[in-house]
Amino acid sequence: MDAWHVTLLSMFVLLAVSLAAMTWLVLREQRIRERAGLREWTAGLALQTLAWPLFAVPTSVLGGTVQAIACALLVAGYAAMLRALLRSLPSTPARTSWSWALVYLPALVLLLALLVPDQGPEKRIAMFWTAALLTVLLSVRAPLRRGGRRPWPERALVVLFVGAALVCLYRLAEQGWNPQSGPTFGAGITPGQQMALAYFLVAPVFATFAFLLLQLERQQRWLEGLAAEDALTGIHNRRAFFELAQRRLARTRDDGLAALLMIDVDGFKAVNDAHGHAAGDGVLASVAARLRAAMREGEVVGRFGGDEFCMLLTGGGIGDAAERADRLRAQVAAYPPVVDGVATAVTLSIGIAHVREGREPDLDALLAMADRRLYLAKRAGRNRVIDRDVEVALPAPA
Ligand SMILES: Nc1nc2c(ncn2[C@@H]2O[C@H](COP(=O)(O)OP(=O)(O)OP(=O)(O)O)[C@@H](O)[C@H]2O)c(=O)[nH]1
Repeated sequence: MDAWHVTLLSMFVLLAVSLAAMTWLVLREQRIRERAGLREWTAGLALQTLAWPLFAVPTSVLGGTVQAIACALLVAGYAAMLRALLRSLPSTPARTSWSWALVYLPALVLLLALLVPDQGPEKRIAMFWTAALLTVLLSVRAPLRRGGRRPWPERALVVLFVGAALVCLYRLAEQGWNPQSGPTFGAGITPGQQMALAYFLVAPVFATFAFLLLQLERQQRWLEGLAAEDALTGIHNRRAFFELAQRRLARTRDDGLAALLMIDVDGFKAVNDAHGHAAGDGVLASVAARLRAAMREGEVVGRFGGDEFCMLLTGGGIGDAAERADRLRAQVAAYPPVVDGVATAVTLSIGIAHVREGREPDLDALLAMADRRLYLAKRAGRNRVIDRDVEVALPAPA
């Protein structure tokens, strides 16, 4: 081992350790809760830290077994980092399928292939770069397969992966036309070796930045989701409903078709009184789930507070707003939420405000109108839908 080798191996070890420390510090400092891929990322850096010093063991020791293990660990380390990066992409579902483990296959095959005795160093080097290339190609297929416009982190990763694939390809080609028996420093280092060294020293730093940014972005989305969500029912809370409904209304200005539903649960207090607060919570969650199920693309539903909900219906199907509201009401009346195995007596009262064509949609005015009609529905005896200002006859006393 000459001084160059020692310097280089130490540099790679130092790089992996400092990147791991940086990841840990940032994630700890930011109290990141959504740690998609963190375990694999750490494992990747650990495998590299383990692999680089093993290259210092001479090939003559144990018939090159140590070198074979080092090569496989290194490729597996890169595979783990690539997988972690892909898992932290916003477009990746939380649960990833087993086919992702394919990324580790080249490292395993490489290990078995390198353990075959009596192979020349040129052949081993070619096998290493082939395994590295396959690892990158198997990883990049996931973001490439997805069509449509990709978000920026995904595009940056594709560039990073394609760069790695090109470096591997170039080294393989170079190895084919001018077989080398490992890096000889000074004047002897080939352009492909220079490129590979530079790329694999710089790319992990970029990859770490990308990984950390993706984690922070995930955390940000998680916090935004928390702030916008009603903790009990999982639908939008009052503030988020207002914000979203304002935006949707601004977009419906062209066709002017929208309707706001103000929905209140009838007889809810009785559930709380008879079965307790937890049972009441269950009823609210059940009503929210039904409202969500009735929603169409682009519509908004939220909990206004207590047992009151809001829905903004938009788009072409709006002509049937009253019909849809009545279907909801009828469904809850026919199949009310169940508590302790017994059907409750809750129903829905609904007030509707329509945005008429040509009129400027104003959310506050719509809310006031829907609320007034909800009050009319309550006064008229509950379990009904009212979508115009009408004189209501008070129900006959029971
Ligand atoms: N379990 C539970 N109860 C709640 C929650 N928020 C408000 N409440 C209760 O919901 C009840 C709402 O009262 P009302 O609107 O008078 O109930 P109601 O029996 O449906 O009466 P009407 O609306 O006039 O038909 C109150 O008793 C509140 O304490 C909640 O998050 N969970």
